[in-house]
Amino acid sequence: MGKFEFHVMTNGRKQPDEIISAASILAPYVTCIHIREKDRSASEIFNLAERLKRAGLGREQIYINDRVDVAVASGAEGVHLKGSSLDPEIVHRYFSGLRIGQSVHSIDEALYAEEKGAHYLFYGHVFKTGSKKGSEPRGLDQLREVADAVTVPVIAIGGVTPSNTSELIKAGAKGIAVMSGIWSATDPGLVAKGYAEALKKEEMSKCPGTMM
Ligand SMILES: Cc1ncc(COP(=O)(O)OP(=O)(O)O)c(N)n1
Ligand SMILES: Cc1nc(C(=O)O)sc1CCOP(=O)(O)O
Ligand SMILES: [Mg+2]
Repeated sequence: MGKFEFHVMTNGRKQPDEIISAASILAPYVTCIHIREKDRSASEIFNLAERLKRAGLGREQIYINDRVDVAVASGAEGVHLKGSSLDPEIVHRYFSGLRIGQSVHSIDEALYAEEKGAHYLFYGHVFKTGSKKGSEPRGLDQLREVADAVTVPVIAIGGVTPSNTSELIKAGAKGIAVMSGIWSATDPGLVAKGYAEALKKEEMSKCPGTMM
């Protein structure tokens, strides 16, 4: 896997069969897939994680949104915490072994999450996106300020496309997180390849001597 992370989140609108068949195609290109299914039960999310493993994803490629219990039970690599989730400090203390991600929307939230043990942050939404209607995007300058303020990797989220990926990395993001860019595509595999290539290009421009 490359220097920059590529996270894909499910959007709560696909049937399990669709998620599984797309995920097996996405697997070679992505760092991980987040099961972000707010309306599904714990057992449904657990079953999805089991099916992702059977479809060929490594445990290190499976992240569970919010449900720390399901993340532990399924052997997922990570749990991604949103604003209303358990505090990262609690997750750190009682569920050691998980990689802990936290969504943040300001420098103060970022500093707090880092101090309390988050291993990486999502910062957004950086660009305008239909997935977060009704609130203004935070933009590249604020992304840069957050990335400069913490030592943990900051992953940019919100309106990320293959063509704006370069700007996000140049602003200090250590990766990207994508929802509609993948799930609205007629060919999610082809689009995922485009994101992965955009990240690889940034990696090569930072380390020009490195072999692909
Ligand atoms: C300022 C602000 N607060 C909360 C949210 C909700 O988002 P989040 O906690 O990231 O959870 P998701 O619904 O996005 O999974 C927000 N977007 N902005
Ligand atoms: C789920 C989510 N959280 C955000 C945040 O800023 O916390 S932005 C976002 C939506 C990302 O979707 P898309 O790739 O379709 O823009
Ligand atoms: Mg969010």
